[in-house]
Amino acid sequence: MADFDGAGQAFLSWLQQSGAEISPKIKLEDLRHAQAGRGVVATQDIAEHELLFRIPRSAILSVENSILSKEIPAATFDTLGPWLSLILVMLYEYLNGDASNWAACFSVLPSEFETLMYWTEDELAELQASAVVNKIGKESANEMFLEQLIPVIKEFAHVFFADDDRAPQKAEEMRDERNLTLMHRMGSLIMAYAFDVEPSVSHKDVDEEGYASEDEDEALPKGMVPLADMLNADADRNNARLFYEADSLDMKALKPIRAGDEIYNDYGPLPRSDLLRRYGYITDNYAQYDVVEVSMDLVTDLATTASIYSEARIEYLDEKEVIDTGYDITVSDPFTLQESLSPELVVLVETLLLPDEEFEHLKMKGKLPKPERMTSKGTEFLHRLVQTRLAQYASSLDDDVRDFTGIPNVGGHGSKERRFAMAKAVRIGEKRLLKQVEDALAEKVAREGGASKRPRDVDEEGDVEMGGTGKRQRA
Ligand SMILES: C[S@@+](CC[C@H](N)C(=O)[O-])C[C@H]1O[C@@H](n2cnc3c(N)ncnc32)[C@H](O)[C@@H]1O
Repeated sequence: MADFDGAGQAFLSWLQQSGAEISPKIKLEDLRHAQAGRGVVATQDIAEHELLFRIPRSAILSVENSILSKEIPAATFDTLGPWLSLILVMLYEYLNGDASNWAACFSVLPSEFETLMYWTEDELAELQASAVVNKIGKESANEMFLEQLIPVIKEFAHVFFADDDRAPQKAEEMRDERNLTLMHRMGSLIMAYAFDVEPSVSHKDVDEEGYASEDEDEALPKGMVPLADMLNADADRNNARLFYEADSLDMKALKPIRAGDEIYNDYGPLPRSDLLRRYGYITDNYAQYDVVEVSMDLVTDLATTASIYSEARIEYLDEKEVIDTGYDITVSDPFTLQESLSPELVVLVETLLLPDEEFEHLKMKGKLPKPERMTSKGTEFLHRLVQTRLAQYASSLDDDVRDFTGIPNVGGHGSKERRFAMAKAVRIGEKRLLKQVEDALAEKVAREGGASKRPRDVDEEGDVEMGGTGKRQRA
Protein backbone atom coordinates (compact mmCIF):
# COMPACT_ATOMS: atom_id res chain seq x y z
CA MET A 1 0.00 0.00 0.00
CA ALA A 2 2.78 2.45 0.98
CA ASP A 3 4.61 1.68 -2.26
CA PHE A 4 1.43 2.11 -4.27
CA ASP A 5 0.58 5.47 -2.69
CA GLY A 6 4.24 6.54 -2.63
CA ALA A 7 4.61 5.86 -6.36
CA GLY A 8 1.43 7.86 -6.98
CA GLN A 9 2.70 10.83 -4.96
CA ALA A 10 6.15 10.73 -6.59
CA PHE A 11 4.46 10.64 -9.99
CA LEU A 12 2.30 13.71 -9.19
CA SER A 13 5.34 15.62 -7.88
CA TRP A 14 7.33 14.81 -11.02
CA LEU A 15 4.38 15.93 -13.14
CA GLN A 16 4.14 19.27 -11.36
CA GLN A 17 7.89 19.76 -11.69
CA SER A 18 7.46 19.10 -15.38
CA GLY A 19 5.12 22.09 -15.63
CA ALA A 20 1.72 20.42 -15.25
CA GLU A 21 -1.15 22.25 -13.61
CA ILE A 22 -3.35 20.00 -11.48
CA SER A 23 -6.61 21.19 -9.96
CA PRO A 24 -6.71 20.89 -6.16
CA LYS A 25 -10.22 19.47 -6.63
CA ILE A 26 -9.02 16.08 -7.86
CA LYS A 27 -6.87 13.26 -6.52
CA LEU A 28 -5.43 9.94 -7.58
CA GLU A 29 -7.40 7.19 -5.88
CA ASP A 30 -6.58 3.59 -5.06
CA LEU A 31 -9.43 1.63 -6.67
CA ARG A 32 -7.89 -1.81 -6.37
CA HIS A 33 -10.76 -2.87 -4.08
CA ALA A 34 -12.98 -2.50 -7.19
CA GLN A 35 -10.42 -4.21 -9.48
CA ALA A 36 -9.85 -0.88 -11.25
CA GLY A 37 -6.23 -0.05 -10.31
CA ARG A 38 -5.82 3.67 -9.89
CA GLY A 39 -8.40 6.22 -10.90
CA VAL A 40 -8.99 9.95 -10.58
CA VAL A 41 -11.69 11.19 -8.22
CA ALA A 42 -13.16 14.64 -7.48
CA THR A 43 -12.54 15.87 -3.93
CA GLN A 44 -14.79 18.91 -4.39
CA ASP A 45 -17.66 19.82 -6.69
CA ILE A 46 -16.41 20.68 -10.17
CA ALA A 47 -18.21 22.86 -12.70
CA GLU A 48 -18.82 22.04 -16.36
CA HIS A 49 -15.82 23.03 -18.56
CA GLU A 50 -13.58 23.41 -15.50
CA LEU A 51 -9.92 22.52 -16.03
CA LEU A 52 -8.98 19.31 -14.22
CA PHE A 53 -5.35 19.27 -15.28
CA ARG A 54 -3.08 20.69 -17.96
CA ILE A 55 -0.17 18.58 -19.22
CA PRO A 56 2.54 20.43 -21.16
CA ARG A 57 3.25 18.79 -24.48
CA SER A 58 6.88 18.40 -23.39
CA ALA A 59 5.78 15.93 -20.64
CA ILE A 60 4.20 13.48 -23.09
CA LEU A 61 6.17 10.29 -23.55
CA SER A 62 6.36 10.32 -27.32
CA VAL A 63 8.77 9.87 -30.20
CA GLU A 64 8.96 13.63 -30.63
CA ASN A 65 10.02 14.20 -27.01
CA SER A 66 12.43 11.30 -26.69
CA ILE A 67 16.12 11.83 -27.30
CA LEU A 68 15.95 8.85 -29.67
CA SER A 69 14.20 10.99 -32.27
CA LYS A 70 17.28 13.24 -32.41
CA GLU A 71 19.55 10.28 -33.14
CA ILE A 72 17.44 7.99 -35.30
CA PRO A 73 16.27 9.37 -38.67
CA ALA A 74 12.62 10.36 -39.02
CA ALA A 75 12.34 8.05 -42.04
CA THR A 76 13.04 5.06 -39.78
CA PHE A 77 10.19 6.07 -37.46
CA ASP A 78 7.95 6.62 -40.49
CA THR A 79 8.67 3.09 -41.64
CA LEU A 80 7.93 1.67 -38.21
CA GLY A 81 4.60 3.51 -37.92
CA PRO A 82 3.09 5.07 -34.77
CA TRP A 83 2.69 1.87 -32.72
CA LEU A 84 6.13 0.32 -33.20
CA SER A 85 7.78 3.75 -32.98
CA LEU A 86 6.31 4.34 -29.55
CA ILE A 87 7.25 0.82 -28.44
CA LEU A 88 10.83 1.57 -29.48
CA VAL A 89 10.86 4.82 -27.53
CA MET A 90 9.21 3.27 -24.48
CA LEU A 91 11.68 0.39 -24.47
CA TYR A 92 14.53 2.84 -24.63
CA GLU A 93 13.18 5.02 -21.84
CA TYR A 94 12.25 2.02 -19.68
CA LEU A 95 15.68 0.42 -20.08
CA ASN A 96 17.24 3.73 -19.06
CA GLY A 97 15.68 3.29 -15.62
CA ASP A 98 15.98 6.27 -13.29
CA ALA A 99 17.94 8.17 -15.94
CA SER A 100 14.77 8.46 -18.01
CA ASN A 101 12.67 11.59 -17.71
CA TRP A 102 9.62 9.29 -17.52
CA ALA A 103 10.83 6.98 -14.74
CA ALA A 104 8.04 8.24 -12.44
CA CYS A 105 5.47 7.39 -15.12
CA PHE A 106 6.68 3.82 -15.46
CA SER A 107 6.39 3.35 -11.71
CA VAL A 108 2.62 3.96 -11.84
CA LEU A 109 2.06 1.93 -15.00
CA PRO A 110 1.22 -1.76 -14.57
CA SER A 111 3.54 -4.62 -15.48
CA GLU A 112 0.75 -7.20 -15.53
CA PHE A 113 -2.43 -7.13 -17.56
CA GLU A 114 -5.82 -8.78 -17.74
CA THR A 115 -6.05 -8.28 -21.51
CA LEU A 116 -6.70 -11.35 -23.70
CA MET A 117 -3.06 -11.53 -24.78
CA TYR A 118 -2.27 -12.78 -21.28
CA TRP A 119 -5.09 -15.30 -20.93
CA THR A 120 -4.34 -19.02 -20.82
CA GLU A 121 -5.80 -21.49 -23.34
CA ASP A 122 -8.53 -22.65 -20.97
CA GLU A 123 -9.51 -19.05 -20.17
CA LEU A 124 -9.73 -18.16 -23.86
CA ALA A 125 -11.80 -21.30 -24.47
CA GLU A 126 -14.50 -19.76 -22.25
CA LEU A 127 -15.07 -17.15 -24.98
CA GLN A 128 -16.19 -20.06 -27.17
CA ALA A 129 -17.05 -18.84 -30.71
CA SER A 130 -16.55 -15.13 -30.07
CA ALA A 131 -14.65 -13.70 -33.05
CA VAL A 132 -12.38 -11.80 -30.67
CA VAL A 133 -10.40 -15.00 -30.04
CA ASN A 134 -8.92 -14.64 -33.54
CA LYS A 135 -8.04 -10.98 -33.07
CA ILE A 136 -5.60 -11.13 -30.18
CA GLY A 137 -2.62 -10.85 -32.49
CA LYS A 138 0.11 -12.14 -30.21
CA GLU A 139 1.93 -13.97 -33.01
CA SER A 140 1.66 -11.09 -35.47
CA ALA A 141 3.02 -8.71 -32.82
CA ASN A 142 5.92 -11.10 -32.20
CA GLU A 143 6.63 -11.17 -35.92
CA MET A 144 6.68 -7.37 -36.08
CA PHE A 145 9.07 -7.20 -33.14
CA LEU A 146 11.42 -9.71 -34.75
CA GLU A 147 11.23 -8.46 -38.32
CA GLN A 148 10.85 -4.70 -37.90
CA LEU A 149 11.71 -3.50 -34.42
CA ILE A 150 14.80 -5.54 -33.56
CA PRO A 151 16.54 -4.77 -36.89
CA VAL A 152 16.19 -1.05 -36.05
CA ILE A 153 17.58 -1.61 -32.55
CA LYS A 154 20.50 -3.51 -34.11
CA GLU A 155 21.14 -0.83 -36.71
CA PHE A 156 21.17 1.89 -34.05
CA ALA A 157 22.62 -0.20 -31.21
CA HIS A 158 25.20 2.50 -30.40
CA VAL A 159 22.33 4.99 -29.85
CA PHE A 160 19.92 2.62 -28.16
CA PHE A 161 22.58 1.33 -25.76
CA ALA A 162 24.65 4.51 -25.70
CA ASP A 163 28.01 4.39 -23.88
CA ASP A 164 27.84 0.62 -23.61
CA ASP A 165 30.67 -1.46 -25.11
CA ARG A 166 28.31 -4.41 -25.33
CA ALA A 167 25.78 -2.47 -27.44
CA PRO A 168 25.81 -4.85 -30.45
CA GLN A 169 25.52 -7.88 -28.17
CA LYS A 170 22.70 -6.27 -26.21
CA ALA A 171 20.87 -5.49 -29.43
CA GLU A 172 21.23 -9.16 -30.41
CA GLU A 173 19.82 -10.17 -27.00
CA MET A 174 16.62 -8.26 -27.76
CA ARG A 175 15.46 -11.49 -29.45
CA ASP A 176 15.44 -13.25 -26.07
CA GLU A 177 12.12 -14.31 -24.60
CA ARG A 178 12.55 -11.87 -21.71
CA ASN A 179 12.95 -8.90 -24.06
CA LEU A 180 10.11 -9.99 -26.34
CA THR A 181 7.95 -10.12 -23.21
CA LEU A 182 9.05 -6.56 -22.44
CA MET A 183 8.03 -5.47 -25.95
CA HIS A 184 4.60 -7.06 -25.45
CA ARG A 185 4.33 -5.20 -22.17
CA MET A 186 5.01 -1.87 -23.88
CA GLY A 187 2.56 -2.81 -26.66
CA SER A 188 -0.11 -3.64 -24.09
CA LEU A 189 0.48 -0.34 -22.31
CA ILE A 190 0.07 1.54 -25.56
CA MET A 191 -3.12 -0.36 -26.35
CA ALA A 192 -4.75 0.51 -23.01
CA TYR A 193 -3.08 3.82 -22.08
CA ALA A 194 -1.79 5.74 -25.11
CA PHE A 195 -3.54 8.59 -26.90
CA ASP A 196 -3.48 9.55 -30.57
CA VAL A 197 -1.87 12.93 -30.05
CA GLU A 198 -3.08 15.67 -32.35
CA PRO A 199 -0.15 17.95 -33.25
CA SER A 200 -0.16 21.52 -31.98
CA VAL A 201 -0.44 22.73 -35.53
CA SER A 202 -2.89 20.56 -37.41
CA HIS A 203 -1.84 19.36 -40.84
CA LYS A 204 -4.96 17.28 -41.20
CA ASP A 205 -7.27 17.48 -44.17
CA VAL A 206 -10.70 18.12 -42.78
CA ASP A 207 -14.07 17.98 -44.50
CA GLU A 208 -16.52 20.86 -44.55
CA GLU A 209 -17.82 19.88 -41.10
CA GLY A 210 -14.34 19.94 -39.65
CA TYR A 211 -13.87 16.14 -39.26
CA ALA A 212 -10.63 14.53 -40.31
CA SER A 213 -10.82 11.33 -42.31
CA GLU A 214 -10.21 8.02 -40.50
CA ASP A 215 -6.93 7.56 -42.38
CA GLU A 216 -5.72 10.87 -41.05
CA ASP A 217 -6.56 9.78 -37.50
CA GLU A 218 -4.73 6.49 -37.95
CA ALA A 219 -1.57 8.30 -38.91
CA LEU A 220 -1.52 10.42 -35.74
CA PRO A 221 1.52 9.83 -33.55
CA LYS A 222 0.81 7.99 -30.33
CA GLY A 223 1.90 9.24 -26.95
CA MET A 224 1.59 8.36 -23.30
CA VAL A 225 -0.07 11.35 -21.65
CA PRO A 226 0.71 11.30 -17.92
CA LEU A 227 -2.31 11.53 -15.60
CA ALA A 228 -4.73 11.57 -18.55
CA ASP A 229 -3.92 7.86 -18.77
CA MET A 230 -4.94 7.36 -15.14
CA LEU A 231 -8.60 7.98 -15.98
CA ASN A 232 -10.80 4.92 -16.08
CA ALA A 233 -13.85 4.63 -18.32
CA ASP A 234 -17.32 3.17 -18.11
CA ALA A 235 -19.08 3.56 -21.47
CA ASP A 236 -21.30 6.65 -21.49
CA ARG A 237 -20.48 7.65 -17.92
CA ASN A 238 -17.62 9.79 -19.28
CA ASN A 239 -17.57 13.21 -17.70
CA ALA A 240 -14.19 14.52 -18.90
CA ARG A 241 -12.29 14.89 -22.14
CA LEU A 242 -8.79 15.74 -23.31
CA PHE A 243 -8.47 18.90 -25.41
CA TYR A 244 -5.44 19.32 -27.65
CA GLU A 245 -4.10 22.86 -27.27
CA ALA A 246 -1.01 24.41 -28.85
CA ASP A 247 1.35 23.89 -25.88
CA SER A 248 -0.60 21.60 -23.63
CA LEU A 249 -3.19 18.86 -23.41
CA ASP A 250 -6.05 19.96 -21.16
CA MET A 251 -8.40 17.59 -19.37
CA LYS A 252 -11.69 19.38 -18.77
CA ALA A 253 -14.99 18.47 -17.14
CA LEU A 254 -17.73 17.84 -19.71
CA LYS A 255 -20.45 18.25 -17.09
CA PRO A 256 -20.70 19.18 -13.42
CA ILE A 257 -18.92 16.56 -11.30
CA ARG A 258 -19.81 16.07 -7.64
CA ALA A 259 -17.26 15.63 -4.87
CA GLY A 260 -16.56 11.92 -4.47
CA ASP A 261 -17.46 11.06 -8.08
CA GLU A 262 -14.93 9.26 -10.25
CA ILE A 263 -13.69 11.15 -13.29
CA TYR A 264 -14.16 9.06 -16.41
CA ASN A 265 -12.66 9.34 -19.86
CA ASP A 266 -14.26 7.82 -22.97
CA TYR A 267 -12.54 4.76 -24.48
CA GLY A 268 -15.10 4.66 -27.30
CA PRO A 269 -18.17 2.55 -28.09
CA LEU A 270 -16.38 -0.77 -27.70
CA PRO A 271 -18.14 -4.14 -27.62
CA ARG A 272 -17.30 -6.02 -24.45
CA SER A 273 -15.21 -8.53 -26.41
CA ASP A 274 -12.94 -5.74 -27.66
CA LEU A 275 -12.87 -4.05 -24.28
CA LEU A 276 -11.54 -7.29 -22.85
CA ARG A 277 -8.99 -7.58 -25.64
CA ARG A 278 -7.68 -4.03 -25.30
CA TYR A 279 -8.34 -3.09 -21.68
CA GLY A 280 -8.87 -6.37 -19.80
CA TYR A 281 -12.10 -5.43 -18.03
CA ILE A 282 -15.80 -5.13 -18.82
CA THR A 283 -18.84 -3.53 -17.25
CA ASP A 284 -22.53 -4.00 -18.07
CA ASN A 285 -22.65 -0.46 -19.43
CA TYR A 286 -20.74 -1.60 -22.51
CA ALA A 287 -23.39 -4.24 -23.38
CA GLN A 288 -25.09 -1.63 -25.59
CA TYR A 289 -22.11 -1.82 -27.98
CA ASP A 290 -21.91 -5.61 -28.21
CA VAL A 291 -21.20 -7.07 -31.63
CA VAL A 292 -21.22 -10.54 -33.16
CA GLU A 293 -19.13 -11.05 -36.22
CA VAL A 294 -20.33 -13.44 -38.92
CA SER A 295 -17.34 -14.51 -40.98
CA MET A 296 -17.27 -14.40 -44.76
CA ASP A 297 -16.18 -18.04 -44.59
CA LEU A 298 -19.44 -18.99 -42.91
CA VAL A 299 -21.48 -17.10 -45.52
CA THR A 300 -19.47 -18.87 -48.24
CA ASP A 301 -20.07 -22.30 -46.68
CA LEU A 302 -23.81 -21.79 -46.37
CA ALA A 303 -24.10 -20.27 -49.83
CA THR A 304 -22.20 -23.23 -51.29
CA THR A 305 -24.51 -25.68 -49.50
CA ALA A 306 -27.50 -23.75 -50.84
CA SER A 307 -25.92 -23.81 -54.33
CA ILE A 308 -26.06 -20.04 -54.68
CA TYR A 309 -22.35 -19.29 -54.32
CA SER A 310 -21.00 -17.55 -57.40
CA GLU A 311 -17.42 -16.41 -57.93
CA ALA A 312 -18.53 -13.90 -60.55
CA ARG A 313 -20.95 -12.25 -58.14
CA ILE A 314 -18.39 -12.18 -55.33
CA GLU A 315 -15.98 -10.49 -57.72
CA TYR A 316 -18.59 -7.87 -58.61
CA LEU A 317 -19.41 -7.33 -54.91
CA ASP A 318 -15.72 -7.00 -54.20
CA GLU A 319 -15.44 -4.28 -56.84
CA LYS A 320 -18.30 -2.55 -55.07
CA GLU A 321 -16.46 -2.88 -51.71
CA VAL A 322 -19.12 -5.11 -50.19
CA ILE A 323 -16.83 -8.07 -49.51
CA ASP A 324 -15.19 -8.17 -46.12
CA THR A 325 -13.65 -10.87 -43.95
CA GLY A 326 -16.65 -10.63 -41.64
CA TYR A 327 -19.90 -8.77 -41.04
CA ASP A 328 -21.11 -7.23 -37.80
CA ILE A 329 -24.42 -7.85 -36.13
CA THR A 330 -24.85 -5.07 -33.58
CA VAL A 331 -27.13 -4.28 -30.67
CA SER A 332 -29.83 -1.75 -31.54
CA ASP A 333 -32.17 0.03 -29.18
CA PRO A 334 -35.04 -0.07 -29.93
CA PHE A 335 -34.21 -3.30 -31.72
CA THR A 336 -34.77 -3.48 -35.46
CA LEU A 337 -33.32 -5.91 -37.97
CA GLN A 338 -32.43 -2.99 -40.17
CA GLU A 339 -30.25 -1.43 -37.49
CA SER A 340 -28.73 -4.66 -36.22
CA LEU A 341 -27.82 -6.37 -39.48
CA SER A 342 -24.87 -5.04 -41.41
CA PRO A 343 -26.24 -3.65 -44.70
CA GLU A 344 -23.27 -5.17 -46.53
CA LEU A 345 -24.28 -8.62 -45.30
CA VAL A 346 -27.84 -8.15 -46.55
CA VAL A 347 -26.59 -6.90 -49.92
CA LEU A 348 -24.19 -9.83 -50.18
CA VAL A 349 -26.93 -12.39 -49.49
CA GLU A 350 -29.48 -10.68 -51.74
CA THR A 351 -26.98 -10.47 -54.59
CA LEU A 352 -26.15 -14.17 -54.34
CA LEU A 353 -29.88 -14.97 -54.45
CA LEU A 354 -30.68 -12.88 -57.52
CA PRO A 355 -31.87 -14.73 -60.65
CA ASP A 356 -29.17 -14.52 -63.36
CA GLU A 357 -31.07 -12.07 -65.47
CA GLU A 358 -31.64 -9.64 -62.62
CA PHE A 359 -28.03 -9.84 -61.55
CA GLU A 360 -26.81 -9.08 -65.07
CA HIS A 361 -29.24 -6.20 -65.28
CA LEU A 362 -28.09 -4.64 -62.00
CA LYS A 363 -24.45 -5.25 -62.87
CA MET A 364 -24.87 -3.54 -66.19
CA LYS A 365 -26.19 -0.51 -64.37
CA GLY A 366 -23.45 -0.76 -61.75
CA LYS A 367 -26.00 -1.13 -58.98
CA LEU A 368 -26.72 -3.33 -56.01
CA PRO A 369 -29.86 -4.58 -54.27
CA LYS A 370 -31.04 -2.19 -51.56
CA PRO A 371 -30.18 -3.40 -48.06
CA GLU A 372 -33.50 -2.22 -46.63
CA ARG A 373 -35.45 -4.41 -49.04
CA MET A 374 -34.99 -7.92 -47.74
CA THR A 375 -36.68 -10.62 -49.81
CA SER A 376 -38.27 -13.70 -48.27
CA LYS A 377 -35.48 -15.89 -49.60
CA GLY A 378 -32.91 -13.48 -48.23
CA THR A 379 -34.63 -13.51 -44.84
CA GLU A 380 -34.67 -17.31 -44.81
CA PHE A 381 -30.99 -17.48 -45.73
CA LEU A 382 -30.06 -14.95 -43.06
CA HIS A 383 -32.13 -16.90 -40.54
CA ARG A 384 -30.18 -20.06 -41.33
CA LEU A 385 -26.94 -18.12 -41.18
CA VAL A 386 -27.70 -16.71 -37.73
CA GLN A 387 -28.82 -20.12 -36.46
CA THR A 388 -25.58 -21.66 -37.70
CA ARG A 389 -23.56 -18.87 -36.13
CA LEU A 390 -25.32 -19.44 -32.81
CA ALA A 391 -24.60 -23.17 -33.02
CA GLN A 392 -20.86 -22.41 -33.21
CA TYR A 393 -20.87 -21.63 -29.47
CA ALA A 394 -20.24 -24.70 -27.34
CA SER A 395 -23.01 -24.09 -24.81
CA SER A 396 -26.56 -22.81 -25.09
CA LEU A 397 -27.69 -19.37 -23.99
CA ASP A 398 -30.08 -20.92 -21.48
CA ASP A 399 -27.33 -23.01 -19.89
CA ASP A 400 -25.03 -19.99 -19.63
CA VAL A 401 -27.65 -17.73 -18.14
CA ARG A 402 -28.83 -20.37 -15.64
CA ASP A 403 -25.59 -20.51 -13.71
CA PHE A 404 -24.24 -17.00 -14.31
CA THR A 405 -24.01 -14.96 -11.15
CA GLY A 406 -22.17 -11.91 -12.45
CA ILE A 407 -18.50 -10.95 -12.38
CA PRO A 408 -17.04 -11.56 -8.94
CA ASN A 409 -15.13 -8.78 -7.27
CA VAL A 410 -12.17 -11.03 -6.60
CA GLY A 411 -8.78 -9.54 -6.72
CA GLY A 412 -5.34 -9.98 -7.99
CA HIS A 413 -3.78 -10.43 -11.35
CA GLY A 414 -4.90 -13.46 -13.33
CA SER A 415 -7.90 -14.49 -11.23
CA LYS A 416 -9.33 -17.44 -13.16
CA GLU A 417 -12.70 -17.02 -11.53
CA ARG A 418 -12.93 -13.44 -12.71
CA ARG A 419 -11.64 -14.17 -16.23
CA PHE A 420 -14.06 -17.09 -16.65
CA ALA A 421 -16.95 -14.87 -15.56
CA MET A 422 -15.93 -12.01 -17.86
CA ALA A 423 -15.71 -14.47 -20.77
CA LYS A 424 -19.12 -15.85 -19.93
CA ALA A 425 -20.64 -12.35 -19.81
CA VAL A 426 -19.19 -11.68 -23.28
CA ARG A 427 -20.54 -14.89 -24.80
CA ILE A 428 -23.95 -14.43 -23.14
CA GLY A 429 -24.13 -10.93 -24.68
CA GLU A 430 -23.25 -12.28 -28.12
CA LYS A 431 -25.72 -15.18 -27.89
CA ARG A 432 -28.52 -12.88 -26.68
CA LEU A 433 -27.95 -10.65 -29.66
CA LEU A 434 -27.92 -13.58 -32.08
CA LYS A 435 -31.08 -15.01 -30.49
CA GLN A 436 -32.84 -11.66 -30.82
CA VAL A 437 -31.91 -11.47 -34.52
CA GLU A 438 -32.83 -15.13 -35.05
CA ASP A 439 -36.29 -14.61 -33.51
CA ALA A 440 -36.91 -11.47 -35.54
CA LEU A 441 -35.90 -13.22 -38.77
CA ALA A 442 -38.08 -16.25 -37.93
CA GLU A 443 -40.99 -13.96 -37.25
CA LYS A 444 -40.41 -12.14 -40.53
CA VAL A 445 -40.30 -15.46 -42.41
CA ALA A 446 -43.56 -16.55 -40.74
CA ARG A 447 -45.22 -13.20 -41.38
CA GLU A 448 -44.26 -13.07 -45.01
CA GLY A 449 -45.20 -16.69 -45.62
CA GLY A 450 -41.94 -18.04 -46.95
CA ALA A 451 -40.06 -17.66 -50.16
CA SER A 452 -42.80 -18.69 -52.53
CA LYS A 453 -45.21 -16.02 -51.34
CA ARG A 454 -43.04 -12.93 -51.62
CA PRO A 455 -41.03 -12.36 -54.74
CA ARG A 456 -37.98 -10.15 -54.49
CA ASP A 457 -38.59 -6.48 -54.65
CA VAL A 458 -35.97 -5.04 -56.93
CA ASP A 459 -35.34 -1.39 -57.04
CA GLU A 460 -33.64 -0.52 -60.25
CA GLU A 461 -33.11 3.12 -59.72
CA GLY A 462 -31.84 3.83 -56.26
CA ASP A 463 -28.16 3.91 -55.53
CA VAL A 464 -27.20 2.02 -52.44
CA GLU A 465 -25.65 3.87 -49.58
CA MET A 466 -23.46 1.45 -47.73
CA GLY A 467 -22.33 1.71 -44.20
CA GLY A 468 -25.00 4.16 -43.19
CA THR A 469 -27.19 1.72 -41.32
CA GLY A 470 -26.43 -0.82 -38.70
CA LYS A 471 -22.68 -0.70 -39.10
CA ARG A 472 -21.22 0.70 -35.97
CA GLN A 473 -17.86 2.34 -36.21
CA ARG A 474 -15.30 0.55 -34.10
CA ALA A 475 -13.01 2.67 -32.04
C1 LIG B 1 -6.00 4.15 -19.15
S1 LIG B 1 -5.80 3.00 -17.89
C2 LIG B 1 -6.58 3.75 -16.52
C3 LIG B 1 -5.73 3.70 -15.26
C4 LIG B 1 -5.64 2.34 -14.62
N1 LIG B 1 -6.80 2.13 -13.78
C5 LIG B 1 -4.38 2.18 -13.78
O1 LIG B 1 -4.47 1.98 -12.58
O2 LIG B 1 -3.30 2.20 -14.35
C6 LIG B 1 -6.84 1.74 -18.48
C7 LIG B 1 -6.92 0.52 -17.58
O3 LIG B 1 -7.67 0.86 -16.42
C8 LIG B 1 -8.53 -0.21 -16.03
N2 LIG B 1 -9.91 0.30 -16.09
C9 LIG B 1 -10.37 1.37 -16.76
N3 LIG B 1 -11.67 1.58 -16.54
C10 LIG B 1 -12.06 0.61 -15.68
C11 LIG B 1 -13.31 0.27 -15.08
N4 LIG B 1 -14.41 0.97 -15.31
N5 LIG B 1 -13.33 -0.81 -14.28
C12 LIG B 1 -12.23 -1.55 -14.05
N6 LIG B 1 -11.03 -1.28 -14.59
C13 LIG B 1 -10.93 -0.22 -15.40
C14 LIG B 1 -8.27 -1.35 -17.01
O4 LIG B 1 -7.30 -2.18 -16.46
C15 LIG B 1 -7.68 -0.62 -18.21
O5 LIG B 1 -6.84 -1.42 -18.97
